[in-house]
Amino acid sequence: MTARILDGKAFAAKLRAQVADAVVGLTKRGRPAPGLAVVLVGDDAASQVYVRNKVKATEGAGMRSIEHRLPADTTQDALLQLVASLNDDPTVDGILVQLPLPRHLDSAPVIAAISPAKDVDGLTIENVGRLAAGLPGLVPCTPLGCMLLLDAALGDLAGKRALVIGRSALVGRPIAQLLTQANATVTVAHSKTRDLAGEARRAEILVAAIGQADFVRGDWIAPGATVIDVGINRIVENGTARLVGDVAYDEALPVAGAITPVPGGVGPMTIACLLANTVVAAHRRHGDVAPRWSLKED
Ligand SMILES: NC(=O)C1=CN([C@@H]2O[C@H](COP(=O)(O)OP(=O)(O)OC[C@H]3O[C@@H](n4cnc5c(N)ncnc54)[C@H](OP(=O)(O)O)[C@@H]3O)[C@@H](O)[C@H]2O)C=CC1
Ligand SMILES: Nc1nc(=O)c2c([nH]1)NC[C@@H]1CN(c3ccc(C(=O)N[C@@H](CCC(=O)O)C(=O)O)cc3)C=[N+]21
Repeated sequence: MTARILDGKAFAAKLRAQVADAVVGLTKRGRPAPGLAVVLVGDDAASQVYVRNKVKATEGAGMRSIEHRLPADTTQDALLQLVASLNDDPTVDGILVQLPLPRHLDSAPVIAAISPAKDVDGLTIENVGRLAAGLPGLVPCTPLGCMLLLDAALGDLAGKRALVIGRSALVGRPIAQLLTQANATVTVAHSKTRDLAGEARRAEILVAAIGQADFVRGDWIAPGATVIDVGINRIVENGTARLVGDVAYDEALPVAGAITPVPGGVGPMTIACLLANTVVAAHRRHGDVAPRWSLKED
């Protein structure tokens, strides 16, 4: 047996096409093209990849991309002022501040300064609370992308045993919440979890969001399980750098039922969901009914 490869690139292209259609719909109603502002402070490597891919995708979907690259020694005040000006800018529908920030900056007040209506990363207390309460808001992009992939791969998740490894505010936690809302039975594992391999072997859905190359081994995976590998790790082998996930892909392939590759899995979905969230924010700002996204076969 070999796992079905969940082609995140292809699914993301499908989602971007739905986003582009929604943008056309907005402009037909006389609304301006949605604008997405990204703020990058310093030169975090993972963030550079993200920003580069994001700018291309934004323009490809007929949207406006606004980029603010600030030097690594930017002050907290300057960053807060920039966020305030983006909040007030009527041409900006979505604001994303790349994390992590350089060490001398405190991310919490910066996130808190983002208008919840423009918070396309879903990190403000308002949107975190809305997700926890099951109210409509803006959901973090990577978790949203994982759910769209799971929906396309498995359909109904009711009663399925899911393990999420990782509990970060950006990835692990919101994924666990969305899985719970989808009626899966969810376990959240982290660095203090005992017998992680044993927990993993019980999971019909395994989401790895750890940040350690090839951490999840093939013999941790239940036969037929659906594996969503969120990790983006840059490793250097024989002098050449490449990206690998948190799951030992070659070991997982003969065991899993379905798996996302790295690259080409969750990463492209994150970008497509960032555009999708921006379009949702634009609809709500104009008082229009926001579109719903689905990647299921028609
Ligand atoms: N594909 C995409 O679009 C995206 C990918 N990423 C990637 O996903 C990965 C995770 O990102 P993020 O959530 O931001 O990372 P964080 O570092 O914020 O969180 C990592 C989580 O993994 C847990 N963890 C770390 N080591 C272990 C271990 N040995 N055993 C069990 N759990 C462990 C931590 O546990 P504890 O809480 O106990 O410390 C923590 O909850 C990274 O590789 C990142 O680059 C991130 C965003 C988007
Ligand atoms: N506030 C904030 N929100 C984030 O969501 C966020 C962040 N900060 N900081 C950095 C991480 C990392 N991240 C990536 C998203 C997509 C790819 C991506 O497009 N990956 C592709 C391409 C890789 C390549 O081009 O080599 C892939 O996996 O196939 C990578 C990395 C989002 N993050």
